[in-house]
Amino acid sequence: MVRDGRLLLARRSHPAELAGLWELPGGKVEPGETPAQALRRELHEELRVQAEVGPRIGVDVPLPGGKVLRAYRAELIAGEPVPLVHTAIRWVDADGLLAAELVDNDRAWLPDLLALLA
Ligand SMILES: Nc1nc2c([nH]c(=O)n2[C@H]2C[C@H](O)[C@@H](COP(=O)(O)OP(=O)(O)OP(=O)(O)O)O2)c(=O)[nH]1
Repeated sequence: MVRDGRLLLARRSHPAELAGLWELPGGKVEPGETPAQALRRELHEELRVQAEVGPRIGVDVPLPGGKVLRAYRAELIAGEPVPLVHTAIRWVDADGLLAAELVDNDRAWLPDLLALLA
């Protein structure tokens, strides 16, 4: 999710091997939802914000078990994010993103995320 040329990163609280690493807020698509609906719901559940979901970003990242991770550009429309399920959030510019310790699965998106912030 972006606002004013910055990207929101959220720090995972669990599981132990990912705790402390940074990810893009989001979550799983539930039955009957489109990916955009799921992302809007997750951003509200996790951060209490309203967001507008735009185009896909980057490649699909396959996860063990057959699911795939897919990223979308979302724009913060209303609300000030509060980390309800993460241990912290922060807005980063390109330098901040490059310096962040991301979860491994998100690293493939780095060039695409940097392009968003350029
Ligand atoms: N939301 C999100 N999940 C990611 C990212 N990168 C990444 O590997 N994942 C993984 C972690 C989870 O296995 C899966 C979806 O995460 P989630 O937030 O819906 O679920 P979770 O694992 O935190 O919680 P649970 O309901 O499975 O216990 O994708 C990312 O950038 N954002």
